[in-house]
Amino acid sequence: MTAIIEVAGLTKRYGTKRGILDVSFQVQEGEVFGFLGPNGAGKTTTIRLLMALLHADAGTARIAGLDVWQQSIAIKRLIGYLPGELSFDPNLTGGQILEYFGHLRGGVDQAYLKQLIERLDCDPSRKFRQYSSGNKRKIGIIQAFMHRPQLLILDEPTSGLDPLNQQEFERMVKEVRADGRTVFLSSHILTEIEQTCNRVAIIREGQLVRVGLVTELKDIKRHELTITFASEVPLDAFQGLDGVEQVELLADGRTLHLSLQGGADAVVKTAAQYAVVSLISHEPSLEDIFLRYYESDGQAAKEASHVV
Ligand SMILES: Nc1ncnc2c1ncn2[C@@H]1O[C@H](COP(=O)(O)OP(=O)(O)OP(=O)(O)O)[C@@H](O)[C@H]1O
Repeated sequence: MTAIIEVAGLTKRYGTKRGILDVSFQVQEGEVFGFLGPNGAGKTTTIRLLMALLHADAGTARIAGLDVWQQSIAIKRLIGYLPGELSFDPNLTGGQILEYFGHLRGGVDQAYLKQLIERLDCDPSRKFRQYSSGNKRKIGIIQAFMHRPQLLILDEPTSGLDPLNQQEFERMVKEVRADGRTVFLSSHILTEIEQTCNRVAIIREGQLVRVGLVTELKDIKRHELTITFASEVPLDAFQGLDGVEQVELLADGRTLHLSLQGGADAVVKTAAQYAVVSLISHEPSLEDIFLRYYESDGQAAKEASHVV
């Protein structure tokens, strides 16, 4: 395998404020690589450095063997880029924006473009300023995919998309991977990275804390279950079950709130012994997940051994 992105010791400060510090990782050709981190962790800063929209204070970044700053024009020919914040001309229609980018790049397969517009259920006849934030995002996604670039760099691509469009986006990413092309995408949602990516780098407070396979994320994965029963249930039936980190009985005496690490099998089987009215599962924010994961020592050191 060949590395298509090589980042070494990349550092960027905003005056005295930290942006990113000594970030190093490699993305191999053909991977779907996730860049996961809570708000303000440094994802956009890293991506803007890759795109030569910012200049690094220290370190190097190369794409397809080319220096991102020195050879940024040659690199842009290889890339489809979705910025975190879109700034297209608000008076152009979605269709005109896509036509503009099509001319800029040349060689866009019009049938593929039409297919992308249909798949994301996008109306290209409306002015950009009239689109909802989700529809603006779709135009951004289509312009990044439409010329079938060798490398897609996508900053929080699914933020604002509804679940059906998120699924369609995941299918589009899978097709890119099946084509042997590469995707680098940022997100602050763990499950999204799990569903889309094969490898992940986790960034926290400007520093990488882990790079590894998505299948190795089990130890940090958390989710929460709220189970309402038809009548009161004994709290101690759920305490100490496999995977249960915390369990709380709400004031009504028949609703349990559980924090789980790993699988929900033991909880679901125990709950099934009582009459269940409803069961709601949700993923805590990455901030909450990290808070719990690091609460024992408060240090990123715990992760250092995972960085490869
Ligand atoms: N132009 C800027 N001037 C000063 N500080 C900045 C600037 N841009 C980013 N920062 C700071 O750099 C740090 C990293 O921000 P960055 O936008 O890269 O994070 P992020 O992981 O992309 O977050 P989000 O998910 O919220 O977009 C933050 O502390 C942020 O406040």
